[in-house]
Amino acid sequence: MKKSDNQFFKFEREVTSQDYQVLNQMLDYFRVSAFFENNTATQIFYAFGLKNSWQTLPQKVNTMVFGANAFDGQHSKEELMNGFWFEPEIVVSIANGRLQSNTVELDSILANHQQTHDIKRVQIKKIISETDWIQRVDDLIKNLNDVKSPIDKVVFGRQEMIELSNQNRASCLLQALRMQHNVYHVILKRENEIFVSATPERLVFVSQGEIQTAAVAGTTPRDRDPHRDRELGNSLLHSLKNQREHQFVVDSIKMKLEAITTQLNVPSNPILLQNKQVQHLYTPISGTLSANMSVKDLVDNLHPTPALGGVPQKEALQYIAQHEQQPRGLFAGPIGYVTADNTGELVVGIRSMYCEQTRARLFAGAGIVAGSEAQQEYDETALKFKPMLQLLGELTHD
Ligand SMILES: C=C(O[C@@H]1C=C(C(=O)O)C=C[C@H]1O)C(=O)O
Repeated sequence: MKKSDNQFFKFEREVTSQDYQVLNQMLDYFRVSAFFENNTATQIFYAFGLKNSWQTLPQKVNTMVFGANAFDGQHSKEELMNGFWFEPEIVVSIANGRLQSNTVELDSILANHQQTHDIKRVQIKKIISETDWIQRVDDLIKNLNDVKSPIDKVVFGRQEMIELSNQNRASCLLQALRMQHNVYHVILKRENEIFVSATPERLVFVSQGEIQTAAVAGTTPRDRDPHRDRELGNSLLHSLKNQREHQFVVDSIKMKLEAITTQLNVPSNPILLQNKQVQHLYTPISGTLSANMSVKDLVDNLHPTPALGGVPQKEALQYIAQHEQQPRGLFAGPIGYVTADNTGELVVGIRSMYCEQTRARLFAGAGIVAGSEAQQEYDETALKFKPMLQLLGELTHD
């Protein structure tokens, strides 16, 4: 977006390292705030203050909105986890070394927030896990192994409840979050509630009528030893079980997008997407939209892909609602931003955590198909908790 009177951004200058410090602290100061950084670290948004709010992504966006939809229609006890979108008072965009804002007053606002906090330490006091998860996954596998089963795939989730010594601050979480590379960094804060995600997975990026999405499904660990790491990656690429898990996602996205694009790019084989603890099968998908669809229409159309829900969708979602111990809230739901010119990026809120006062909840899920093994899926979810556990760990050290 260019700088001019009728454009959203009215202020622009070079960004300084001091700006980040102050902007991070402003995430704590404002009762409602958000942060979004893409996985290539080429675009950052900060959003502060509440002008308007919605529970789900609105159809018509007049300026710019930030927020997240809940994974499904289940009601959560925690308010934020039922979905929250807001139009901020102040938006700051950082890209290509330039800082832009919707307010010409930005420098005086930054000057008013100069006070520096020291990093506040938190300690993990207690972790409570779901003890019967393996048993429930075993039951699910038996169900899927039955040739008469109406379900082919379910992404089954679990949660860990954590008690912390102190309340987390968004600025501290962000500092630790940005140490994790090749993933999106997302924070959504309302009052005492904070949702954080270090997700590798894009649901949708839309700009000028072009759409980009991805299938991310099929997982194996990383290894410190480069030789072993390559072996793990290669066997993932050749694993029939993982290929099936992945293909469900590619087929579903392809079918949905074929109906609404004039041109669609779907590579025939997945490649590897490597994060710190895990590597995934990854198929980037892009196309040109035929109809003038809003970002909201596209999100509603694509979410949840079989990477987070399952196949067939309706039956898998029912299974999730009945057999997961607690509603997912924002876990695995779409989270991101949308602008008035129908540009937007939404990622799925996995590798994520919800914090409220001294309580935190961590989320992880794994795609279960016929032939899956419960212990292996448990180990996979344990790895998927690690980004957020490490983030909490960072906050306990100097
Ligand atoms: C559900 C999660 O991850 C999803 C499930 C994957 C799988 O089953 O292999 C891989 C990536 C994600 O699409 C999670 O990280 O919690």
